[in-house]
Amino acid sequence: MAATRTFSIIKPDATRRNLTGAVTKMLEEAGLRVVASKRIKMTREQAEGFYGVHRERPFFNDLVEFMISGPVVVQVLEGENAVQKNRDIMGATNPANAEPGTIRKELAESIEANSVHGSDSEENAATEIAFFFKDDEIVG
Ligand SMILES: Nc1ncnc2c1ncn2[C@@H]1O[C@H](COP(=O)(O)OP(=O)(O)OP(=O)(O)O)[C@@H](O)[C@H]1O
Repeated sequence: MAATRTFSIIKPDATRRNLTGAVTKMLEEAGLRVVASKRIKMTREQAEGFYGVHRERPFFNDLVEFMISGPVVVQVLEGENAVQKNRDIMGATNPANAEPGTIRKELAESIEANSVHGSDSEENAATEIAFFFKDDEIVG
C-alpha cells in the first residue's frame, strides 16, 4: 500500500513538560515518519480558524486559550494508513478512557490538555497540512 500523510500537533501541555521527544518517539515507533516539523506559537486567529468546526461547542474559548498558551509542534506524518495509525497511537480524546500504551494514556493531563491532535480523515489531513505548511517544507 502507498504511504499516506496525516497532520499532528504536539499541544502546549506536552511542550511545556519537555515531552516533544517522547511524543515523537511514540509516533515513530508506531510506524510513522516525521516528514515536516516546526515549533510555533499559534496566533489566536490561527487557533480559532483551525478549530472553527468547534466554534459553537461550550469548550471552544477554553480550547483556543489553551492552544495559544505555549508553543506547539506542528508535524506532517507519513506512513501506510497514516491517519488511522496516528489515531490509534494517540488514544481516546479523554485520557481517562484511552488504552494503555497510547500517547494520551501515558502522557496527557486531561480531556483538554490531551497532548496531541491528529487529523480524523485524509481529506481533513490535506486541509490541515496546507493550513501550516508549504509544499517545499515537506521532505518525504
Ligand atoms: N468536553 C471537552 N472539554 C474540553 N475540551 C475538549 C472537550 N472535548 C474536546 N475537547 C478538546 O477539543 C479537541 C478537539 O475535540 P475533538 O472532539 O475533535 O477530539 P479529537 O478528535 O480526539 O481531538 P483532536 O481534534 O485534537 O485530534 C480535543 O482534542 C480536546 O483538546
